[in-house]
Amino acid sequence: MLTVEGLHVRADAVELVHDVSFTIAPGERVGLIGESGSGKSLTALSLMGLLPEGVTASGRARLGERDLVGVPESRVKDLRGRALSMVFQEPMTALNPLMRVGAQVAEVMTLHGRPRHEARERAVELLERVRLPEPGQIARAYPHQLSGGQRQRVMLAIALANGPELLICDEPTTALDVTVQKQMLDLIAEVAPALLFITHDLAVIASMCERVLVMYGGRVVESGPLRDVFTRPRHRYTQGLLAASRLTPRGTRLPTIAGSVPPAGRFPSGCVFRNRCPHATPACETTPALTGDGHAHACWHPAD
Ligand SMILES: Nc1ncnc2c1ncn2[C@@H]1O[C@H](COP(=O)(O)OP(=O)(O)OP(=O)(O)O)[C@@H](O)[C@H]1O
Repeated sequence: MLTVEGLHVRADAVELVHDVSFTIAPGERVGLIGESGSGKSLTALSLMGLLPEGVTASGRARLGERDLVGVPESRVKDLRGRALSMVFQEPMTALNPLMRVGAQVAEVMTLHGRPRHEARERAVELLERVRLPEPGQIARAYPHQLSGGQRQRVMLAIALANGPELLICDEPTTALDVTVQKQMLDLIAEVAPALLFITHDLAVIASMCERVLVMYGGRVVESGPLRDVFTRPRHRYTQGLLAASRLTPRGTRLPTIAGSVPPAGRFPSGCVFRNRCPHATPACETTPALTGDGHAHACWHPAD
């Protein structure tokens, strides 16, 4: 559905993204991972036609039959927020602080031609779909009256408003606390028609995506099904990333158990890696992820 071929992004003479190619099939969830500055956001922004001033993209990117790169702004604008939409890391900067959230959800629909009264009704339905309590009341609130997690749900409602074919999420849960993160990730996984998910966090990729692209220095250095990349990383950068991921986001080093599954009960319930470890056994209900060396286990516990 999305085909990216030989995408380059430049700022003046400096090439920031080099020759990036990948595809996303309908319904597929693809993770884009890499260290800070590796070019993940610029790759996503070039698909959205939202590159900062002075930064340009070349190459080919198509959503179905529609070109996304090297086409007039009016054409990309028509696709943006409709066929293709994006959720950013910090909802407070993306939302208008002076406008009620229901009106902001409705606006993205009226911009694409839906009558105002219909858009207002649909906005409340969307707020309900992203599981905001009392959606009618939330629709009348201003962004500062909501929590960070609620604001991010509003952003998701905006992204879903026109029934996109592809949702791009750039670190959508980084600013949220760990429990809220898990709920948000579950929601995104449930509602995304197809997903390009950008994060630094391998554990999040493992819980969300079927395929992963690893970026380093502006290039995709490795890609493949999640299990292959996680169990047999080929690039040294990916190997390092996987080794580093033994630290949980909370900074606790979890037990490393060479060549075996962890004893039952060692890992708390609610583990996001459930059923993903190739060593899974019935005794290992909350299965940890397999890290780079093929033996050690690491785990991320959103609830503990
Ligand atoms: N407007 C700009 N002008 C010049 N260089 C830029 C601009 N925006 C980003 N860059 C550079 O492009 C490179 C890739 O940036 P990008 O934001 O895509 O990285 P990233 O992988 O998304 O990082 P992070 O995870 O920190 O968001 C970086 O070296 C960055 O400094």
